[in-house]
Amino acid sequence: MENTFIPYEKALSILEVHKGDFPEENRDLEECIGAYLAEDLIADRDFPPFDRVTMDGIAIVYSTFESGKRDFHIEDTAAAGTPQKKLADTSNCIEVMTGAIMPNGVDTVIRYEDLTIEDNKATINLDALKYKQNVHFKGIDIAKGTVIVSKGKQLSSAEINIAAAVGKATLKVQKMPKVVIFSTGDELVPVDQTPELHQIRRSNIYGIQATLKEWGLASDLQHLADDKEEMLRTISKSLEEYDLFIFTGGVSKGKFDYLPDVLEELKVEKHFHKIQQRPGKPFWFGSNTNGKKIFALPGNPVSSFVCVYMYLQFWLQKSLGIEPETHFVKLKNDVEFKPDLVYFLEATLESQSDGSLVAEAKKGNGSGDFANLVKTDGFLILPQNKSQFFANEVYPFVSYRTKW
Ligand SMILES: Nc1nc2c(c(=O)[nH]1)N[C@H]1C(S)=C(S)[C@@H](COP(=O)(O)OP(=O)(O)OC[C@H]3O[C@@H](n4cnc5c(N)ncnc54)[C@H](O)[C@@H]3O)O[C@H]1N2
Ligand code: MOO
Ligand SMILES: [Mg+2]
Repeated sequence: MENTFIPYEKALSILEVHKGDFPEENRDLEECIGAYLAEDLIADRDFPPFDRVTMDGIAIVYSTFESGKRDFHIEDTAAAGTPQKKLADTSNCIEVMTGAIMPNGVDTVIRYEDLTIEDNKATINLDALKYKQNVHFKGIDIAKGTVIVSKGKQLSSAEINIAAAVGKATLKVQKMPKVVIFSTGDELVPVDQTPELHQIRRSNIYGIQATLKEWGLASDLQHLADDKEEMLRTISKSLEEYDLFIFTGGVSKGKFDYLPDVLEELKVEKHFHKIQQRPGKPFWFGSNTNGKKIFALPGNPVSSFVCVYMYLQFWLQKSLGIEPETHFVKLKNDVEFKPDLVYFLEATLESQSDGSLVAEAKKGNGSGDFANLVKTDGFLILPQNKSQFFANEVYPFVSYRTKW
């Protein structure tokens, strides 16, 4: 068991030690959006695979046009999807369609808009042409054998297109853990209920579920009352079913904050409890011998939100073999923060006319003020060893809006 109340960096290194080990699986391409690639995507042919006509019109020999000829007898038509044609007489032309392979013997394409066609003869209504115009040349984009998308990439539609183009009807992807997100607390009611004055809706788990969905993780939502026996029973059963557990609430010092005791009773080993940070101090992390990972996040909405972006994201990236990137922005306003804690501070992001990104710190009313998350774009990471932070200094920034 690690020491409690640890610094931010220590928490990250413990999470890395306990990163997940996700198996690989083959999945139909249609189901792969958002998945993490477990193989390289390699060009099985050149991109494009042949000299491709890019305009509907005619193809000619440029030097014939250069020598003054404007009327071209149409010898043949090359449609997309037909094998390569060949020009027999260099003073003639071939009609060509976008997507067709350039006929043998021609080099330049003129669009229909610049032609008059009558009696199987095309007249070019232009004074000048560009040699080899309107052709997308074989291999100019990517050469056969090139790794186009590397292992580890989360698949967006751009990568799905490439996978299809290189003939992958199925892809090897990471099999993601089965996730359950638990809300805890007697004050919480379902979203579709009207709370009594002393109650609130269980909002945290929906935000977390949405974030995980963006990261390619599906999850189930469940709720636990502040009842130790019920918690023991329900979590014990869930430990059989799920791989990754996210709890919100019940991890601090309250009389009904049973979660740390319950988890330890269920033989989940605590790796840390409490981090030298604001917000999110009481974050609890552990795992059991079956490799189940448990993120028990503090219940305050901003605290659980911060912990998802600062820790769960890091853990997921490490588990997927992705090196987390740090993005730096310039601080717009001075900030003072005296406690000896790392400070995750909400800020809005603006781009300056010189292209730099500037973050304006916008402190809310504590870790219960989740309306402030709507007004901001991400968190500045203000280090523990300082209490004054000045405008124009540069600090790491974790966005929850853009994908870095
Ligand atoms: N004596 C002390 N009290 C507290 C300390 C401390 O060190 N000593 N730490 C404070 C800090 S920091 C935090 S953060 C909270 C964490 O509390 P818990 O993790 O035990 O969470 P709860 O007590 O269950 O709830 C806290 C707060 O969050 C609301 N909540 C909980 N779940 C949800 C949800 N799913 N959706 C929306 N809101 C939720 C809950 O109603 C409470 O208002 O403890 C401090 N106390
Ligand atoms: O960490 Mo608590 O998150 O400060 O409210
Ligand atoms: Mg509590």
